[in-house]
Amino acid sequence: MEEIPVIDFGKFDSDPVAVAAAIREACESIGFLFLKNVGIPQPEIDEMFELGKEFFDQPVETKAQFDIQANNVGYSALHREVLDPATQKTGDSKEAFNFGKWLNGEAAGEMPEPFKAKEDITRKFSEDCHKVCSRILQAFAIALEIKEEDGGIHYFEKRHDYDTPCGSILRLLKYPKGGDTDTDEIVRAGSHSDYGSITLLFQHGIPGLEVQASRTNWISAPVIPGAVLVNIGDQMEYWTGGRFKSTKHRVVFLPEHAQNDRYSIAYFCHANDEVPLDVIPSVVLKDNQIGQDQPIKTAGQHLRERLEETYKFSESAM
Ligand SMILES: O=C(O)CCC(=O)C(=O)O
Ligand SMILES: [Fe+2]
Repeated sequence: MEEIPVIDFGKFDSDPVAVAAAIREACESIGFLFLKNVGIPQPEIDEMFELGKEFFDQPVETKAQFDIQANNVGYSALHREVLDPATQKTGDSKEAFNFGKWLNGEAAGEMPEPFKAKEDITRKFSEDCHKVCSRILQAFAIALEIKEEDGGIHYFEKRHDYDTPCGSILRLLKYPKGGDTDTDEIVRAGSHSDYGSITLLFQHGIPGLEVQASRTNWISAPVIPGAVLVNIGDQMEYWTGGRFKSTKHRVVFLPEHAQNDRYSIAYFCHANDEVPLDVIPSVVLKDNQIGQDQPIKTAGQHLRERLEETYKFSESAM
């Protein structure tokens, strides 16, 4: 059975080629990997989970004042999102709050408490996630042997500039306990691939995520304390002509969810809006992985299409 590999990212500085090779192997097979030692201190992660719990503990009417907007920022209530509309009868059994980037020091939308009072902590966490992604993107450029004249190690990083508009989102998630009593669905977040280039996922004790290894079998993703789960999103799959896999995943009901809330934090890293999703100048790609038939979209266009499918913004009275 396939497993999600665990890679020590703390060795990237001293041995970038070996670490990049291990990452490439994971991206070409399962599309998911655990990274240890990414450089975000555990107390910072724990504090973010604490703030999330405090936010979700508030009455639904308080949270609903910050309802998710067409820019993908704000609160998404229980069952609001439908990640797999083709098969799900009810929406996802989860609630979430999305933060955009802080551009010129300004948050992307109105901030509810307790995040407003702790804006510096929330912002630092989002920026630290972006920095980790930049380093992973450097590893990708090494893994794909992008030549110096094409941008070299900074090829992807340059297309994910923090100060340029893009769809990157920091998302806090809560899967409330006992949430299966009102539904006979086994899935609590529908099967989907992520829309961006890479996703970081921080879990917090309670498992539930499943990954479609080899595009057929569902395998459980463990919770590994101190390791961040990283997965490839659609943009990276486009750029590599399918060589790096944007693998479907979902969250299922487990017996322990009856008694325990499940929390997770995702950072969806997206390329800047105007970046085309064309095939990259990598000597590693074989001819058959270059030149897709579909018209080339930009990162921003792709995101808008995918969000429309899951939220149907244009059909609701927003
Ligand atoms: O909560 C999780 O474990 C996964 C969430 C996820 O896949 C997503 O929000 O895209
Ligand atoms: Fe996801």
